[in-house]
Amino acid sequence: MPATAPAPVVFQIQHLSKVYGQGEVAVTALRDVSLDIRRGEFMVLLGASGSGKSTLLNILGGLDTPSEGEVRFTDHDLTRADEAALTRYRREHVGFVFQFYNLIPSLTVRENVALVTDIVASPMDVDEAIDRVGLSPRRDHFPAQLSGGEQQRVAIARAIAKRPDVLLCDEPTGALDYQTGKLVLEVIARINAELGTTAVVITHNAAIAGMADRVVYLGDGRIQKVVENARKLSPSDLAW
Ligand SMILES: Nc1ncnc2c1ncn2[C@@H]1O[C@H](COP(=O)(O)OP(=O)(O)OP(=O)(O)O)[C@@H](O)[C@H]1O
Repeated sequence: MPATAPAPVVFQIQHLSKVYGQGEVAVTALRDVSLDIRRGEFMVLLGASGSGKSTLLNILGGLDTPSEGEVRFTDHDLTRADEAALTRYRREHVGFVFQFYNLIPSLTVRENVALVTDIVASPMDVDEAIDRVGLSPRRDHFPAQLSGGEQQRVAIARAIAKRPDVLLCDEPTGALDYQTGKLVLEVIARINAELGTTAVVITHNAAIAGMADRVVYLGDGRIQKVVENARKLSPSDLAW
């Protein structure tokens, strides 16, 4: 992103804390996290297991709510939103990609993607979404007929088909081998570049960090450092 014309901030996170449970069993997952995320940014969240990455992503996606602090997505206050407002926010603005693909086995690729385009206001054409992840030749196949990487690409097609403002990916390559994982990351990087979709990607894999505009390192629920990449690498340049 050119330093001279910073894109507008889409997520404003201020003094965010999250505590699960109470009393002796309380677990603090996030501690005083403050961060801005800009439109079109590709952000990678890195950190050890249990450092709070998924908790932060889930709060950004309206799947969970903070214990303290503020989170805003443009003019949506995610801190005070009720369930109905969070559901609307997720539906209208957020595409999720998880480690496991959550496809419906009895539906074809096209039908899995169409499930989403049927419920949003101005969806992408189903075939365009499938084409953007390079799966047009497989669009009439069922999930069981696809490899893990192909199934993950269907999940990405489903996530982008509603033209979300943000794509939130929790360990999208966690169940994939090295080469296949790279292909999936390439697809996410291309969506980010071509559609300008803000992307936040969680990973255990430090090598992926080279693809990001910024890398946020979490440790014990806190932001330890934020590193800006002067030059982004393409996934095919990465070695891990
Ligand atoms: N629903 C929950 N109830 C209680 N504790 C939770 C809950 N969700 C997360 N935690 C705890 O909060 C802390 C942060 O968890 P989180 O899943 O955000 O970490 P993470 O960095 O994503 O880890 P991983 O890489 O293993 O997925 C952990 O100690 C975890 O056990």
